[in-house]
Amino acid sequence: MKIFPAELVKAIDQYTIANEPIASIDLMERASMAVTSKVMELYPESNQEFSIFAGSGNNGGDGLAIARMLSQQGYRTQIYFIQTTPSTTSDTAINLGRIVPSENLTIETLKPEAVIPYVTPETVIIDTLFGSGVNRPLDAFNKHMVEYINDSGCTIISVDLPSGLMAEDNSTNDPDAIIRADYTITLELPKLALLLPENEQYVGELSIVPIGLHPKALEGFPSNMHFITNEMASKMLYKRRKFAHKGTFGHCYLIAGSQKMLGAAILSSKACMKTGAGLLTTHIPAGLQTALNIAVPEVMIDQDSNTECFTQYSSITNYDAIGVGPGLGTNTTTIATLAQLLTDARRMPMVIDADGLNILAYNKELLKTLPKFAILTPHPKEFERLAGSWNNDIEKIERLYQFAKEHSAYIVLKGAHTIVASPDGRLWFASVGNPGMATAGSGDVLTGIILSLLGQGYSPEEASILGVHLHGLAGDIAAKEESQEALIASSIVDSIGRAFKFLWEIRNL
Ligand SMILES: NC(=O)C1=CN([C@@H]2O[C@H](COP(=O)(O)OP(=O)(O)OC[C@H]3O[C@@H](n4cnc5c(N)ncnc54)[C@H](O)[C@@H]3O)[C@@H](O)[C@H]2O)[C@@H](O)CC1
Ligand SMILES: [K+]
Repeated sequence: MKIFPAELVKAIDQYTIANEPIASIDLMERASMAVTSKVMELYPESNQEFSIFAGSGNNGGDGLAIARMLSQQGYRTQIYFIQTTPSTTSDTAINLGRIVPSENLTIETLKPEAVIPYVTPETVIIDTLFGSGVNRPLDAFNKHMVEYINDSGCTIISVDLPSGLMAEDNSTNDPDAIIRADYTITLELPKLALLLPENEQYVGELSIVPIGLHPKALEGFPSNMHFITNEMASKMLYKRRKFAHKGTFGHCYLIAGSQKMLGAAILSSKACMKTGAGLLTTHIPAGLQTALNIAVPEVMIDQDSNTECFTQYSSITNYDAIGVGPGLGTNTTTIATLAQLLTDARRMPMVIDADGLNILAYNKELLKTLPKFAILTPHPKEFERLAGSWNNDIEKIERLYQFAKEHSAYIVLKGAHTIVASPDGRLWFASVGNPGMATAGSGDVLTGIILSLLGQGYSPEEASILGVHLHGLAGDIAAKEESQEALIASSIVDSIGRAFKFLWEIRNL
């Protein structure tokens, strides 16, 4: 699924109207129906009361239609229609005309000088003041309205975007003039701002509802940003051939763990095997082989001559892919050995994580020797050490584009909505995953998954995207079963199988 800027979303709406064809008021009705269904899913009890704050743009038009629909479903609904600009859009005017006040549905028009009425905290507020049409910070009256809603103590559901949030860059926005929603229900397409960590406080829980925009426009309009969906990930899966043998699925080489951090090697190894690698050899310091073998009997072991850390490796010619970094430490000899490995493995698929990245960050000349299309999997702090700091998430994305291009590498920037950046300037945002996955060892599991895919012949692009998606799906499955709190890295590994099954079911639909 592509992520489009607000102007293109508007153009896609227009294309749909012209080519489906459908009257714009009917598209608004369809969008409002989709949002209403989602609201009813969140609040199935019809004794829930709603207050809808509607602006005079088309987002407000959605709000008026949603109010009508909720009241028809038996919910008591109060509309506050805000008239700050003299021009109400034509579809919003039509929806205003469709409001027939009743016991369940009341409407009050608020003008700039109006006193904002009191809303009890039990009421759920549906925020349709502004949608994608905002291109500057809200004016004083609307800011006042936003502050009132934010301070109301009510649960807030924003439609399309939290009002006041601009669809892309908010670096010049006024943080107090943006709704802080508990839920954002966005129409058909995720907007960039909804996926950025700095806007988490405004967006709350994000859901995307299809409104039937024209498939030709969705396919044909260009964008270099994508949202990774189940369908997209499932299409990437390679079928395992009947006459395959373990050699068919690659021989992976994982260099991980040190005396103090063997767990990282164990978690990465397990994840690598669970993701389908044919063979895995894990390189660890001398003396740790029994512990690793008990934890992961499937793995073959390559021991270092040193008992503390990574100081040498055997020939790499037999391997199909290399993963390096989890729990490695940053010992001086380890740095020199990694430098040698980068030169030796010039043409090999490689994923680098954790201390591997720290070594690169503190020895930047090594970045010049990265194998082409190496995958780097930093969390934001590690990426900052590698690429420098940023002032906001839009700048961070710029940094990602530049860094991936400059080093011909795929960057997997971990976080909520992990971002994969390709060297040719494309980005993919993760759609799955949960805060329970912010736990020790979670990144080691991702490295193992990506290594496994590389070893099986997936391209670096496929391995990054599919790896991120499998990891997030497995985390979501684990969180559903055990809660986000109880989720540990091993729970993610244990759920990789179900993540695969889920994707295969979608593929075979
Ligand atoms: N046919 C369509 O285009 C559809 C649009 N839909 C809805 O329409 C929305 C977009 O509608 P609009 O383009 O009318 O935009 P908005 O509803 O966001 O409203 C924009 C209005 O606010 C004014 N405005 C912008 N920034 C302001 C500021 N800082 N302070 C005060 N006023 C400001 C603008 O001049 C404009 O009058 C979407 O978010 C979505 O909810 C849906 O109904 C689906 C179909
Ligand atoms: K809104």
